[in-house]
Amino acid sequence: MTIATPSFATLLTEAVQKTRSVTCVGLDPRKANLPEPMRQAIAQDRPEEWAAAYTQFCCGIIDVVAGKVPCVKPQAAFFEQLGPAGMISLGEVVRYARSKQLLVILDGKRNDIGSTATAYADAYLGADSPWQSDSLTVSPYLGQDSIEPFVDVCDQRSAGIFVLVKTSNPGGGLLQNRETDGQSVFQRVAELLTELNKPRLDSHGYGPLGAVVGATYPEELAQMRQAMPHSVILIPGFGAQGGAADDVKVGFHAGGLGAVVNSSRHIIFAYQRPEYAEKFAGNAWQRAVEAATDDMNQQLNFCE
Ligand SMILES: O=c1ccn([C@@H]2O[C@H](COP(=O)(O)O)[C@@H](O)[C@H]2O)c(=O)[nH]1
Repeated sequence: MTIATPSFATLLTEAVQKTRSVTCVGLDPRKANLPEPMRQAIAQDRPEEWAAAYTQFCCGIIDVVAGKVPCVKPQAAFFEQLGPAGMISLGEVVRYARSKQLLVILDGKRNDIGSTATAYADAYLGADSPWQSDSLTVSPYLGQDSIEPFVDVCDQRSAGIFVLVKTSNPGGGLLQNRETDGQSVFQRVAELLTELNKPRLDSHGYGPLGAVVGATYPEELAQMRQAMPHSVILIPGFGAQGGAADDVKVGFHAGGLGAVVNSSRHIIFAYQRPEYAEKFAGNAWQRAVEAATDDMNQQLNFCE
């Protein structure tokens, strides 16, 4: 098996080491939360204008966090809400982030039967991808043959995936915690990721199959760290969903490797948080982004 080098896992580890940060900034633009100067005078039924505002807002965040964090995670849903204009904005944001040396984790939670999964893999991660994302979130619900097409593309290009293992939402357990043959569904998914990663490890011991495990389930996060020694874990749920530094530290290997922690609303809309609102009122929203990013970096000070 030939594997493209450096792999996505290697690039992410090196970016963590370079920035000394494990923070992933989530790019989840929402009309209602955009700073007033950007929202002003855009009518609800003007998707092109909203899309331009999303591009301006997200690129403004990227300008602030580039060099401070290893990666950003655009959430496709918010761009899709605007229709075709939103997808153009998403493409611009991905391109801009990469031009600023930020790795991009596109949060689309894609998957389908194998032949369609191949199309998704090519679309988002392939060499000729119009999106040129570095990695993509993927659902495991359709099974191993639906994950393999993504792994094939990861082998060919320095791309990675983050497979949903134990999500941060309160209702995720309904299916993910269901037990069969003495193990939960999420434990079985973790086992599969470890099997698929084993022949593809980089010099740090990580493979292209990362995992999503929520900060809101610290016990399961600790368990999953053990079960998936070769997966970089993407940990959402920090900040706005209640996850804290003590909850996520169990997701890391020594030296602050093996995981990144996502925060979206608490960073990008920091200017609206009570503790920042007064200091960063008016046009100072980017300074609030900077303060919130610095604060998160300080709280997650795991890098040796
Ligand atoms: O289990 C999951 C998987 C993905 N997400 C996504 O992460 C961000 C979280 O946003 P916050 O504002 O920091 O709560 C968002 O894009 C989710 O779709 C998740 O929260 N949990």
